[in-house]
Amino acid sequence: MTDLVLKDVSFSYPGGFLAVDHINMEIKAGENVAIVGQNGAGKTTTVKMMNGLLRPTEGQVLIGDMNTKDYTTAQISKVVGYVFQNPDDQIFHSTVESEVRFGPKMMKLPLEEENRRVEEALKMTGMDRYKDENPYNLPLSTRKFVTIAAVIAMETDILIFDEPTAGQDIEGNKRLSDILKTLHEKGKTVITISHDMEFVADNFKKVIVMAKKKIVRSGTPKEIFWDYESLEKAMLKQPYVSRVCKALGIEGSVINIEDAIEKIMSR
Ligand SMILES: Nc1ncnc2c1ncn2[C@@H]1O[C@H](COP(=O)(O)OP(=O)(O)OP(=O)(O)O)[C@@H](O)[C@H]1O
Repeated sequence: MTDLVLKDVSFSYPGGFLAVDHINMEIKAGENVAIVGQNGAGKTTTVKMMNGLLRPTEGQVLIGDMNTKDYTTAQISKVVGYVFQNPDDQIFHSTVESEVRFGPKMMKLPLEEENRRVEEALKMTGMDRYKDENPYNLPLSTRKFVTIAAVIAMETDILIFDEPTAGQDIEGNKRLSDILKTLHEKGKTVITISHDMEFVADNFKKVIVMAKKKIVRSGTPKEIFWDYESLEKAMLKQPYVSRVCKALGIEGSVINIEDAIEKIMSR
């Protein structure tokens, strides 16, 4: 099992723009973590350092006993899978199946194992019904699931999803929740960037809040979504149900419908 540690990490883009400023993070193997924060806070830059797409300009990124500075991106991608924010940055095959097969094929696995991974990933994401389609004939929200399937098929210990909820409808969000649950049951570490606070409240046990290149706070969703100071710093809103409860004078700890019902019934 692989823990992920960021030690005093900073990143400046070529040209000198500082995007991440001395952050520390520890994500234990098997944790399900959401990273939230305003646009430009440094979330994508941070997760790209976790799979070697970017290297810290200061500090260290440790994946288990690997320090990313000593490994190639190809080596790191066998341990940390990354689903791009924009699926079109990732897709380059002409069928859904060949896109999903590419990763396991590159790992030179026995054909039987390759087939098992492809079938399982297609099924888990609901992409089996589109396996012979050209991904570019599918809507963007579906293409996102193609890229998720491609990363799942790699069977990495750690998976990173960058804005998977963007552009998804209720059914897409439900499918994402089911995928997160299945991956969690398999013991995978999942790190997800999301702007959808309802989705975060419903699906994650730990939330890391970023604002202005730094980490403002990390904690459980119940801690984060009732910490007005952190929410304000990161320009985030509470989930809708928390705001309604606050307006009704029901303060503290409500982050979803189940909590609200419990609080209201006990009054
Ligand atoms: N290639 C690049 N060159 C220079 N600056 C960049 C580059 N990519 C991102 N930035 C800048 O770095 C900052 C952090 O960007 P990043 O994408 O990490 O933020 P984010 O929190 O993921 O935002 P969003 O929610 O909008 O995706 C932003 O100000 C962005 O403009």
